Amino acid sequence: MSDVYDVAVVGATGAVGEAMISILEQRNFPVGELYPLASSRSAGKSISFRGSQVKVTDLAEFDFSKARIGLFSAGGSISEKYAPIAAAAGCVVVDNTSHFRRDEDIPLIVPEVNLEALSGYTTRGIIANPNCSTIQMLVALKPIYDAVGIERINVCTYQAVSGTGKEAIEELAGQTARLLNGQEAESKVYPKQIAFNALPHIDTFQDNGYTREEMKMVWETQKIFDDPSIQVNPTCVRVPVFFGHSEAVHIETVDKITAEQARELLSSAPGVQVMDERVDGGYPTAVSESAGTDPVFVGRIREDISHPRGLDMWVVADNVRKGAALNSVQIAEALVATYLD
Ligand SMILES: NC(=O)C1=CN([C@@H]2O[C@H](COP(=O)(O)OP(=O)(O)OC[C@H]3O[C@@H](n4cnc5c(N)ncnc54)[C@H](OP(=O)(O)O)[C@@H]3O)[C@@H](O)[C@H]2O)C=CC1
Ligand SMILES: N[C@@H](CC(=O)OP(=O)(O)O)C(=O)O
Repeated sequence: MSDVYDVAVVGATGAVGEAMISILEQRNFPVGELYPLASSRSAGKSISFRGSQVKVTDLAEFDFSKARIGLFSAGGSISEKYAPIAAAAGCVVVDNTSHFRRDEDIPLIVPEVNLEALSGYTTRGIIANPNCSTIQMLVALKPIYDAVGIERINVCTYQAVSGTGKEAIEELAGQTARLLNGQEAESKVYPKQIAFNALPHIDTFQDNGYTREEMKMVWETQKIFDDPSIQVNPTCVRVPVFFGHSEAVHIETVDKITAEQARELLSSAPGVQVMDERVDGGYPTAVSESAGTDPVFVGRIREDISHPRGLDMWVVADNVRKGAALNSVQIAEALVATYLD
């Protein structure tokens, strides 16, 4: 293991890229040189890192042999083109987009869940970071899956606009301000007004009537748990929250587990914080607990009164941190701890 690693952040000016850079700094990741990369629109701008100003470089002009690790979050088509170029130059890629996630020879990693699969990265030099909604759900379900097995997951998500990126954050803020001032709200990012509303639509519609965001929760859960038999039935909903995805998760286990046993397992699970008091406010929410923090919060743990092996819970996490940037940096930490010279 070397002392420091030169790190390229692709999409450094975006919601996820900015969080990656601040998390690298907060966690004291051993960064040698930091290379913030974005489009030609942002080239020359400065970003702040460890008290210094670092210039943003145009991705199209960057020589990836200068970096040992590349954290990518600039969209699927950018990763499709540049991740293989980076990997061929010796820069190990941690890719936040969905582009490579289903490829069999690309590991899809949630460090608290399936770190053992990371060793497979050497085939292509690329590691995929899962979908945000999937990550937080699986961090919460892993201890239960290991203890009693899970046959089926029914999940409804309540996803923050930051999952769509900076333009969507501005759209929610702008629409809210306009509506509160008695003006009309214009929708550009979303197909319908997002302020004071809930849209049962994230990503593109598929032939089976589910959206791609919903199908990612199915495909990625099966891959990460290495269990093609696990059934997942998601409905993904965009809500007018800036940061923090919430999920109502209903599972059917193989063997019965009580709410008390589940609470105890979750209390010592890595990355999980249980907040489950049956009193007013004794549960986690996106704004009050998760936004800007690292844990996956779990509350409302109870046995399903409609199923003998059913368990319900409420799972909340910061989608930009644990759902994207933090998970990527944790993967990079595991890489340098075990695999990189
Ligand atoms: N794991 C997950 O669930 C998540 C994954 N993501 C992935 O990360 C991507 C970025 O998300 P987010 O940060 O929210 O989006 P933003 O819209 O906030 O930021 C997009 C970033 O990509 C850069 N970019 C866009 N086009 C190019 C280009 N042609 N060349 C180089 N850089 C480019 C932008 O640079 P510029 O400022 O120059 O335009 C900006 O830095 C998403 O598209 C998605 O694929 C995002 C959220 C969660
Ligand atoms: N779809 C997520 C963010 C995202 O970009 O996900 P993915 O990387 O799976 O496309 C959201 O909108 O909240």
